[in-house]
Amino acid sequence: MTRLILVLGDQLSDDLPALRAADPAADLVVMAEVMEEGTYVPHHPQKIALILAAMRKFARRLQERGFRVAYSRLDDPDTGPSIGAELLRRAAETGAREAVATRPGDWRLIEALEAMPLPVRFLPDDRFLCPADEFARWTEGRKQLRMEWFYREMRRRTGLLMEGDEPAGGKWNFDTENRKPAAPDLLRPRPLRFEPDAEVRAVLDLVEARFPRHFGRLRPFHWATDRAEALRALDHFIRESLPRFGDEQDAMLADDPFLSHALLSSSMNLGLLGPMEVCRRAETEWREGRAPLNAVEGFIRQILGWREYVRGIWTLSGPDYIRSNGLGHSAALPPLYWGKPTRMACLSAAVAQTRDLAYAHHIQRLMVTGNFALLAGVDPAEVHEWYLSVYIDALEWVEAPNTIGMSQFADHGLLGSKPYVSSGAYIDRMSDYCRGCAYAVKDRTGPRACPFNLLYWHFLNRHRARFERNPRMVQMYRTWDRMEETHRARVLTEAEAFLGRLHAGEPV
Ligand SMILES: Cc1cc2nc3c(=O)[nH]c(=O)nc-3n(C[C@H](O)[C@H](O)[C@H](O)COP(=O)(O)OP(=O)(O)OC[C@H]3O[C@@H](n4cnc5c(N)ncnc54)[C@H](O)[C@@H]3O)c2cc1C
Ligand SMILES: Cc1nc2c(=O)[nH]c(=O)nc-2n(C[C@H](O)[C@H](O)[C@H](O)CO)c1C
Ligand code: SF4
Ligand SMILES: [Mg+2]
Repeated sequence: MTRLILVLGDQLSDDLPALRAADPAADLVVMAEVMEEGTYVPHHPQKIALILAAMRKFARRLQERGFRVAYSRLDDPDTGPSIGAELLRRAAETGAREAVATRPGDWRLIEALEAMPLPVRFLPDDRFLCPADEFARWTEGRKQLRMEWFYREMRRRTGLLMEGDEPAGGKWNFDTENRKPAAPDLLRPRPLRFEPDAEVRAVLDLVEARFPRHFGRLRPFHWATDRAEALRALDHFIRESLPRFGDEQDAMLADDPFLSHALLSSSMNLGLLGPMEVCRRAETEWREGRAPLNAVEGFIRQILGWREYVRGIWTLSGPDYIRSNGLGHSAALPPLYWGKPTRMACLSAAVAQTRDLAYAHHIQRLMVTGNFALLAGVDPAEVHEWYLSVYIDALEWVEAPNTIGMSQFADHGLLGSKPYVSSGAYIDRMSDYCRGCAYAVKDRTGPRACPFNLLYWHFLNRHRARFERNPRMVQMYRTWDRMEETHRARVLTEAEAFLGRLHAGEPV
């Protein structure tokens, strides 16, 4: 009896559990380009194009491997509106009475498939380095979950960057070396980018026609769309940029959106690259003396630590996680996030490159757009929807914990121990944005005061009851309390006035 083997747009791995479970002679692989997946949030056009192009190439690869593939194109009038509708159509065509799927990375889709009249059997997604049940076991009996402890466990378990029982170089974490600003450098290696072939160009035309109103520029499009390209991009990053990755990890430059970042998240999240092969490649560079330990440890920690940790948090927290609102924030997301002009140079640059490239690196996401939304009291559900829409690598399992947990501190401190908030001084130290800004980063009040300076204290003041006893925040409250009463009152009044203008939709 034929079974349907579902392969989703972010499940493009040769060793996918559902494919391992398939009998190529009897079963039918189902892949479907559907409007619902393209529109559950207004995905960036480059992201839709990447996923559709990568799906088409992967389907061909499966056929070459001997699988029978029923592939539904978005522009085929017979294609149904959703993954569920497509499974039912293929079941009716073949008489299949069961579907097998690798567990999706989005609770919305898990719930939709569970509610189908056709039984869908889920297999655990073992493309992650920490299985869901092991993560659950790791959390048992812990009062607090912290990435650092999880990461050390993962280092021990995998042996990555270990020398016997000890961490390589005698320290688990070299983050303090990875907080330097960067200067423009014309000789800095660029990430490897790909020219669209005919197949990708056809997808670009399709996306242009079907998603005309989604925020973001579709062209130029340069992402890796198959495993061969992803491997070339990995190789290039490892040789050219990894040595500088640590030093430049937290830096931001107005004219250099990529610095020494890998641009590998979309390839990993679609399944074109496995996390362990990426980590092993990086480790080898250190062992063979071609990249320093602060770079290699910092890079491996993002994947072995953060990526696995957020996966665990997402799995454990269930479908309601995206509705968490621990700080009770309720403001609408300001229109500047969708490209309305702002005089704030840092936000303007981060949003512009997001629109043009579907990419911003971690510190831009965390300390510019995320920081501002948190300080401005934006409803975390709206912030979540924005991040899920605009980035090339955004899928719920990884985006939601980063946004709801790490960035907006909306999950009641489950993922992290303190909110990532800062005044303009941090952005000024780590970037060159402020020198081109209409606001003055040194002004703490007055007509040109940097809005981050005002809102930072407003945030701390309005959430005093929640944070003043947090050991990592005591010092900030001391600083605030030592300021002149009249200065404090002025900061709060000016912050209120700024928030009033911002939330009224006036230009800021
Ligand atoms: C608010 C917010 C939302 C985010 N949303 C996403 C998202 O939707 N998808 C996504 O993949 N990452 C997300 N991140 C994490 C991080 O910003 C991106 O993984 C990174 O910028 C991708 O670019 P890169 O490949 O050049 O990464 P690099 O800086 O070169 O890092 C190397 C790799 O480490 C992994 N990594 C780094 N940081 C994280 C992290 N915090 N969580 C998980 N993996 C990490 C990625 O796989 C990345 O490719 C988010 C971060 C924040 C603060
Ligand atoms: C834009 C998009 N389009 C499709 C699609 O047409 N078909 C498909 O199978 N998957 C798509 N995806 C990826 C899914 O949304 C993703 O598999 C789920 O959100 C689970 O992570 C996305 C993101
Ligand atoms: S002065 Fe403030 S708003 Fe302007 S770029 Fe610097 S941090 Fe951003
Ligand atoms: Mg760091």
